[in-house]
Formats: sequence, structure tokens, C-alpha cells
Amino acid sequence: MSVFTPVTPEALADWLRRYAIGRLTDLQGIPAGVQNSNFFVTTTLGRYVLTLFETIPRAELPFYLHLTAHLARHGLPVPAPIADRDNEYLGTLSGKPAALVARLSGQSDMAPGPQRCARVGAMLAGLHLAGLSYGRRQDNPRGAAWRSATAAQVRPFLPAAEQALLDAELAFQAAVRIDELPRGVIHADLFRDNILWDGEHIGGVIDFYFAGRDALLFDVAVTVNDWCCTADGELEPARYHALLDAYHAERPFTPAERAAWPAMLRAAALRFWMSRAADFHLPRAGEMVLVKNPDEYRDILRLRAQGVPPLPGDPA
Ligand SMILES: Nc1ncnc2c1ncn2[C@@H]1O[C@H](COP(=O)(O)OP(=O)(O)OP(=O)(O)O)[C@@H](O)[C@H]1O
Ligand SMILES: N[C@@H](CCO)C(=O)O
Repeated sequence: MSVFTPVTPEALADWLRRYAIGRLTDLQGIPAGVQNSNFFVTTTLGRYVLTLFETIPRAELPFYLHLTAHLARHGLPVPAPIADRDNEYLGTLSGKPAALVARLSGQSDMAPGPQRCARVGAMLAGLHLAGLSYGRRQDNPRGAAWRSATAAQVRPFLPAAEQALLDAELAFQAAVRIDELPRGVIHADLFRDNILWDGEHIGGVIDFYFAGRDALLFDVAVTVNDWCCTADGELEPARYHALLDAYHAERPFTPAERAAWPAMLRAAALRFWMSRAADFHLPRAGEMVLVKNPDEYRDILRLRAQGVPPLPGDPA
């Protein structure tokens, strides 16, 4: 259950007077999600999602809220934040930073086929292109420096074979010039549970709270590692090529990106191995984290290090 901070209909009805979205008719806690308290809110004028931010510092929230406003303005199916009568996106409710966003339609699909993967690839390229004109800057909070620092914290808890894998990977990644790849705003967590399908269309892309500036190719790698895998972590050719060809058709990969691709798939696997291992071995007091299986991404890392099919496009 992920309503960590309760909100009563009376308190919300009162708070909604700050907005121009009519009167509250329904309030439902959303039982999915592990980071924030989320609610479906219905008013006489529309359907919204209310989020009470439980962990992200208030000062960082405008980056995310203005980012989704920017992307929505560019036609992407993202939850646009709703401004209050003072023209602010961020307020305070039940003592927590709070925002209302548009409620998008659809359900996530945990077993997508190649056609859906192609739509995801095209949408991700559109997100990257639209993000190039976004003015605010915030680095990827799970970028290369975070990966090295977290690896150092997690390493003592790992068995010897995993320590060896980690050491070899960090040495390998140290030589990768990720800063020289095309950069921009990335979603950084575009897993299957963060896309809502409305029929065969993408009704929504949600959960931008790991977004930040990094190599665009890193985002592609995060997405491929989740969307194009078999249960064993192997890349499944039909979904892999569908996603990458569709992305390439919108934003062609550069020769430098083609060269860096195997390393990026490994860096993306390392990122989720490390975050899951840190959640498992180093749980922070008072933080509510659903721990996902770190071994899944350890195994994906091992597999990617054995070689991957190339990106579409001409060799350098
Ligand atoms: N704008 C939206 N429109 C429709 N449904 C939404 C929207 N935002 C969130 N949801 C629903 O709420 C659920 C939880 O949201 P979300 O995944 O963002 O949770 P979180 O706790 O903020 O993040 P995390 O996934 O990292 O735990 C989603 O699975 C989705 O069903
Ligand atoms: N997508 C993340 C969860 C946090 O958003 C993971 O699978 O580890």
C-alpha cells in the first residue's frame, strides 16, 4: 500500500479551492508505487492524480514538474502538472510537498510484443528530441559518479565472485567516455510499469522522478534492458530490433553511440544492480522501498558483457 501520508476528503476539498478545477467528487488512494503517496482525484471538471512527495527534496521538485509541463507542451503523453490560481505547480498538503497532475488513461503491459516495443522506441526518441529545448538543468541522480560511489558501499556485502564481477565492470566503465556522447534530459527509469497503454497507443509515460541530464544512449539502454529481455535476461531479437529501429528512425544513432552501445547496456545493468543491492543491503531508516531482486540485474550485466547485437545505422 503506498499511501504513506493520509489525506481526508475534507482537507483535500479545502486545498482544491486554490485551484480552478471544480469541486471534489471522489478521492482514492493508489495502492501501487513505492516512492510517494498517490491518489486518484475526481472533481466536477476532470480526473487528476495527487502526489505527496515523501523523499525527494522540495528544491528538486520544480525540475521534474516543469519538465513534464515542457514535454506535454511538445505533445508527449506525460502527466502535465496543474497550476493553481497563483500559477504554482507545487503546494503543501498534510505537511508534504504536493502536486496535482493530469490523470492519463491506460494500463501497463508486462509482456509487450515487438509492435509495442517499436512504439516505445519512437516515443523515447521524441522525448529526447523535445527535451533538448528544456531550460532547467539537473544531472542524472544515478549517473556514473553515483554508480561508482554506490558500488564502493555495496561491495563489502557481496560474495567474492560478485565482487570480482563488480571490480571488472568498474574498471571497464572507467575507460568509457560517456560525457562525449549526445546528451540531454533522460527519463532514466522507463520500465514497463511506467508506460500506460490505451489500446495500442501510449496513453501515458509516468514517474519522471529519476530524470536528469545524461547520455541519451544510457536511457535507450535502460529501456532495452527492461523491454527487450527474456525471463533469463537474454535480449530477444524481435523486440530488440523493433525498439531500436523505431528510435533510430526518429533520432539516428551517431557513430560514437554505435561504438559505445555495448558499454551503455552494461552501465544501465550496473545502475539497477547497484540500486537494488543498495536497497537490499543498506536500507535507510524511515524510507519505504520495495526491494526488487538485485540478482536479476547482476545476471543481465554478465550476459551483456558477453556481447550484444549492434545498433542500427552505418558503422563508423
Ligand atoms: N498521471 C497518472 N495517470 C494515471 N495513473 C497514474 C498517474 N500517475 C501514477 N499513476 C498510477 O499510480 C501508480 C503509482 O505511480 P508511480 O509509479 O508514479 O508511483 P511512485 O511511488 O511515485 O513511483 P515508483 O514507481 O518509483 O514507486 C502507477 O502504477 C499508475 O497506476
Ligand atoms: N525501475 C526500478 C524501480 C524504481 O523505479 C527497478 O526496477 O529497480
